[in-house]
Amino acid sequence: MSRAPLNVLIRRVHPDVPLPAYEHPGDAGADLRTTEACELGPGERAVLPTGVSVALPEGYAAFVHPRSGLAARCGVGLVNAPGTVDAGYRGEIKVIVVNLDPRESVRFERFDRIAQLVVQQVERVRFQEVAELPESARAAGGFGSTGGHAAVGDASGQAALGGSVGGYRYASVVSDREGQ
Ligand SMILES: O=c1ccn([C@H]2C[C@H](O)[C@@H](COP(=O)(O)OP(=O)(O)OP(=O)(O)O)O2)c(=O)[nH]1
Ligand SMILES: [Mg+2]
Repeated sequence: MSRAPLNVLIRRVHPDVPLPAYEHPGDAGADLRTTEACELGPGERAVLPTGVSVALPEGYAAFVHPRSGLAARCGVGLVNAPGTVDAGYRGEIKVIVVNLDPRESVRFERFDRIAQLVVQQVERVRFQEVAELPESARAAGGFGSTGGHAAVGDASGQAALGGSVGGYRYASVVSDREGQ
């Protein structure tokens, strides 16, 4: 037997915007629409209004996720993915879209579905400070410590360990280890 859906109060900020909706039974995200048309050149971003605000119950949050089809077809992502909508937020939900395609512009028309909203229960924790944390199998092994990542090509086209993403250079974990 399926649980009754959680009731979430929603207010239309734009009178004509269709409310967020799940497209299929079992979908985790309800699609959000932009109330403003917008064109983004390569690398450009914009903060788009969705025309709705919500009052989530205490203990819940909503997360603004990208739509995979837009990402795969047009290179559209969300700068802050996933955006976090706090239970206490009553303002209009906004979507920070970015066109990651290096060549093509992308255009959104009014009421296009640009993102999806996933509502989840969230824990509020009490941070209890300690001098030592309990041991674990992973311990302090961080980014890439389990290996298996592809080599990154350098500017000359040769495979190099380490690389750079968006100007942020990172060193290879493998060579870090070898140097120890
Ligand atoms: O994609 C998003 C992310 C956030 N918000 C709204 C709801 C959220 O409750 C509020 C604040 O978001 P966040 O805490 O991520 O931003 P901040 O930069 O930390 O702002 P603040 O200092 O107001 O917390 O902005 C959106 O409308 N869309
Ligand atoms: Mg914040």
